This record gives sequence, structure tokens and C-alpha cells, in this order.
Amino acid sequence: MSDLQKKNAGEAAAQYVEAGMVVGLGTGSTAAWFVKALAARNLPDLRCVPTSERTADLARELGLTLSTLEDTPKIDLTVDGADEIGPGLALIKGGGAALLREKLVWEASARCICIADAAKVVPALGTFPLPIEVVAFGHKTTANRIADVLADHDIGSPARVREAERGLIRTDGGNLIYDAACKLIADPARLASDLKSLTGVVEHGLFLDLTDLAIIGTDDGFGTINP
Ligand SMILES: O=C[C@H](O)[C@H](O)[C@H](O)COP(=O)(O)O
Repeated sequence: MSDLQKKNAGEAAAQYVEAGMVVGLGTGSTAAWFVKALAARNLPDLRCVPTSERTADLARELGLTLSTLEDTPKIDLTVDGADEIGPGLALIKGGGAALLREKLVWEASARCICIADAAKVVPALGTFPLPIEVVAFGHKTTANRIADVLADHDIGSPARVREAERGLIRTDGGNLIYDAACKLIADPARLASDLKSLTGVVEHGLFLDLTDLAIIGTDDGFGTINP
């Protein structure tokens, strides 16, 4: 994990933004570099749709004009980080618990750029535990159903609810996160569909066929990957 690489990726992505655009702002330490670089460009008539309360606070502080998906349902460009970038630019996201709002914003975007440090690029998805957002009501029952799905995918260990010292972590939408240590996700599309079919699962962190370009920061610049 390199902060310099994240910064270089974020600054490179800010160059893709043009005056007058509606821009989706991702969440996380890498996306924060993008938000800072975007604010520094001072482009006229931007409207920014944040993917979390954290990002909204940062963007507001930096003087960016905020909007919502309700007011600006068509987003020109979203820039966001990732926890893993696999073949075909399939991603795992949600390490910061923002996956639901992120996916809503990504799916409303004409173009999505993923920004990351080099350590995020992997030969196959699954080393980073897959975040799964679950409704709090009956969450242990839902977790049992998730365990069945994981077993069907030859993923042995059950998902664990995410908690901090002060208790269970809640997303901005008030839901819980389960993290599934998959090790290797052999068929991301089938796993995505199987998880999504469970009542009580709100969303999962597999972002498939959504990324148009990845910008990978290096110590002295950046490289790009196309799907
Ligand atoms: O929920 C959080 C997001 O999906 C983040 O974009 C992801 O966890 C990457 O975060 P970071 O840039 O801090 O590694």
C-alpha cells in the first residue's frame, strides 16, 4: 500500500474531468486524493455526487458543489478506488463499507475510472475478503444462507460480521457488512448472482463489467489498464 501511488493515481484521474460535468466521487483513501486534486483544478460548473457521508464532508470542505442521484441521475464520470483489481477489470470494493452507494453511482455513470496503488492489481479475485451488505433484521439467518452459497462455490470459511470496538459497523444506509474470506473466487459472475438472489443481502462488493479504465499509481507517475 503506497500513499504516493494512490496520490499519483488520484491526480491523474482528475485530468479526465471537464468543466460542466456531473462527477461521481468515490470513497476511501485513494478516492480522497482524487477529490483533493479535483477541487484544486477549480473547474467551473461541476456538480459532484458523493458515494458516502465521509466523501460528502471532504468535498464540501474543499468547496466542491454537491448534488444527489435524485437531482442529477445521469453522471458523466465516476472515479473511485478498489480493494482488488482482477482480470478484465473485475473489482472487489467495499473495504470502507460504501459499496451500495458506490454501485448505485457507478451504474448511473457514463464512464467509470478505477484508481489504485499497484498492490491492488491481482491475478484472480478473492484474497481481499468480499464485503457483503446485509439488512440488520435477521442478519444471522441471512449469514447462514450466505454460508450455503459460499460452500456451493467451494469457499469454505463463513462470512464474518464486521465490527469495531464500539460494536457492529453500520453502513451509511444503516445496514451491516459481512466479509467473506474467499481466497479464490473462481466464477465471480455466478457468485455475484447467487449472493444477490438472497433475501436480506442488499449488495455485494463484486463490481463486474463496470470499469472503463483503471489508473494505477506508480512511485513516479501512473499506468493505465483497459478492460
Ligand atoms: O467502501 C469503500 C470503497 O469501495 C473503497 O473504494 C475501497 O475500499 C478502496 O479503498 P482505499 O482506496 O482506501 O484502499
